[in-house]
Amino acid sequence: MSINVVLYQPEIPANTGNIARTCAGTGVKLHLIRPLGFSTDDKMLKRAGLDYWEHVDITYYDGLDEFFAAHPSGEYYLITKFGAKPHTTFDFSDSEKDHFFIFGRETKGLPREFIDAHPDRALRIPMNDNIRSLNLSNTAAILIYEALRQQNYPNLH
Ligand SMILES: C[S@@+](CC[C@H](N)C(=O)[O-])C[C@H]1O[C@@H](n2cnc3c(N)ncnc32)[C@H](O)[C@@H]1O
Repeated sequence: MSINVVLYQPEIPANTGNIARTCAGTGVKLHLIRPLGFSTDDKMLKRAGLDYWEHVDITYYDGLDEFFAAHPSGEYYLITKFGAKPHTTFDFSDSEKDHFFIFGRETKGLPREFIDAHPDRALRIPMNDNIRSLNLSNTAAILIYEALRQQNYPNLH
């Protein structure tokens, strides 16, 4: 039914703005879990998302508990470099399901206990050891387009 990006306590407005722009251009829903490291009036956020905010389906939550209470069913994926399996080994092709990709904070990632509680749902985007991690907005774009590719780019041309 939908592809969803969930940002856990995002800190850098330009990253969230970039992700919002990709969501606007693909019909993917965006969920932001507070606290946010910026004001939603932040000019870096607006600049990165530019004129596209009106096209973004965006929902705010006060914590992970509130998010899961609002979405009691769905396919959840924890996007983390600590995931045991690459993102491409997961099947996102069923467009009748709600797929939720949950990304961590720019500085600290997802809470370790959250990852440890769902190891089978944790997925990694392959990279080498030259960097500590990929940029958050790049990882969101990678997951969004992998899911869209598996669903044959619904409503896109
Ligand atoms: C800048 S990274 C956070 C780095 C943090 N020090 C950590 O240990 O996770 C921000 C987010 O981008 C995503 N990310 C970055 N690199 C990733 C990778 N190779 N595989 C999966 N997710 C990644 C994760 O969602 C991560 O929480």
